Amino acid sequence: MFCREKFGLIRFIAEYPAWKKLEQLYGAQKSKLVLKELFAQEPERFNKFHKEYTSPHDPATTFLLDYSKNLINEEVLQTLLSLAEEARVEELRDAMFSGKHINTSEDRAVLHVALRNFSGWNNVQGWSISEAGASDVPKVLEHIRTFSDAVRSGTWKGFTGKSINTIVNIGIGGSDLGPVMVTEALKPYSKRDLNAHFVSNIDGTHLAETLRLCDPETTLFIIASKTFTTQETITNAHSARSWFLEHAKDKAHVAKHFVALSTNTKEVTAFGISEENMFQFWDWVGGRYSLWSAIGLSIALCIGYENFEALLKGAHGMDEHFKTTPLKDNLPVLLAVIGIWYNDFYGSQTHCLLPYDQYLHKFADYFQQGDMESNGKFITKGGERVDYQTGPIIWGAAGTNGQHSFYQLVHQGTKLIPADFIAPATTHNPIQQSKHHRILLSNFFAQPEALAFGKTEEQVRKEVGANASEALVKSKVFEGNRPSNSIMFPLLTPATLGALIALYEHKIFVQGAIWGINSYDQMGVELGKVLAKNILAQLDKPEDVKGHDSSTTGVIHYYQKYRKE
Ligand SMILES: O=P(O)(O)OC[C@H]1O[C@@H](O)[C@H](O)[C@@H](O)[C@@H]1O
Repeated sequence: MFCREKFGLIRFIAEYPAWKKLEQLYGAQKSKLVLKELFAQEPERFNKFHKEYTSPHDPATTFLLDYSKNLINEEVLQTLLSLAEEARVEELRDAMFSGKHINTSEDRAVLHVALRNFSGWNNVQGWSISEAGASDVPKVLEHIRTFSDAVRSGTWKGFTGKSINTIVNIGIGGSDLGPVMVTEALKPYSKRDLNAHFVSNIDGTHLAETLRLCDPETTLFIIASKTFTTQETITNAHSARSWFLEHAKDKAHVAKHFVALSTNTKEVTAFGISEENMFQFWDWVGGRYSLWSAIGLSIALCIGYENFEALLKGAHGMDEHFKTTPLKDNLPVLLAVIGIWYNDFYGSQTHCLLPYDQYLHKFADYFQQGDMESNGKFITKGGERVDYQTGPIIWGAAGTNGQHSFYQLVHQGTKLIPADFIAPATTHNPIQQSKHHRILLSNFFAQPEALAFGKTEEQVRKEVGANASEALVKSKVFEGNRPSNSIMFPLLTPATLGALIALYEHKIFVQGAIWGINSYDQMGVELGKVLAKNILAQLDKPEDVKGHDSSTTGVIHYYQKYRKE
């Protein structure tokens, strides 16, 4: 079993010399870390604090990371990087890549990187992946290829001999959010005559409204669940099967219309899906890191296997970058340590993801699970209660929509909200000779500038004139000095998306490693599930409602007044 102590890591973060130094730097330099002044002192600051990434495998997979609009100077950044060094991020990273059981509470390896390891499935650059199933990855990819080809080409027929024109992925959490985000992001590559729906919520409305759009003769249900025991997914799957059988009548037809993506062969076959219609993955793939596995079947169905593979290869390029690049040039590491600067020293509670690309409108939702389920933890791997902040609240929306709702608070609120602005230089939809895209990008460029440099009282006075009230003048001041990263790439392709997702996955890894927490379990989702199970059994009669506080009892009793079958 891997454990932090084995690597000689200290138990308390404040014992790291770099942590102590960062506390001093924050105290001594905070007032000097003013973006307007930093850029004035050093007009070429961009040159110092930006990087261009190019995939080691494909020169077309490239992006710019500009991190110059952060409240850092060289000394701060150097000290943040020393923190990563002292926390032995590189050793921990190598432990992950080599299949050590870094998910200590569940005694599991964390090998989503092995799912996209096209350089050699079992061994590359010292990653020696021996975990059970790793050598089966190509087999499952081949299964995904042949199945998605058959469905897309129309050779896979439904029970009346018609081809499939609708897929419904039934899954939740990691078995839903990744496929939803990626199929939305890569819509330009999708087969437009194949409708894709995603049902996640146990609320019957989700399934009912989806089934209204489906024809049982031409619909394929993909039951996506790592454990195949998740209440929402299994309930939705059973209801979908009942709906299907109302039309198809014969249980033998289920084989043509239901497939499963799971690690749990026993439960899948118990549900009535045969092993040949099951796409396998393994317990070393975390749910929120599983879109690269069989969970990505709906992605391959929508965009075609070749594009799915390009997505994986894009991520693999970023894995190699993360694995081999020195900390100071390592993009996930840079994003991670800068995030720690705000989270742990400035006291920022949140981090905002702002893609200026409608296709990425689910990006923040996806990384809400990716980041918050990974790093939202108050206990270290060693079992101590942290006395520092861990994972930030992740939120965001696609630009420019956010500008017309919550940006007011980001610009003039009382909270410091670090943000990542993300945009493609060119669009898949260059309508009006890319007029829309130029307007979109003008906002993508303007917002970080406005956040960083603001507008002074003096500037406001000049604009509003001498007769304006003091209150009006003050309300129009933008203090500025609000930090952001900008990420820009030529076009949103499958490979670029793969690289971007892997960039954030590894950022999350680095932050978790520095905070000393286990980023790969999710104990915090369990208590509510257990209580709900208990309450479900008490819902029928008021006299059954026992063992709760008066508030919970009161609300359940209110429900029972209106309850209907
Ligand atoms: O894929 P499964 O086993 O149905 O799990 C779905 C989700 O279930 C949730 O309870 C977990 O918090 C998520 O991490 C997981 O992705």
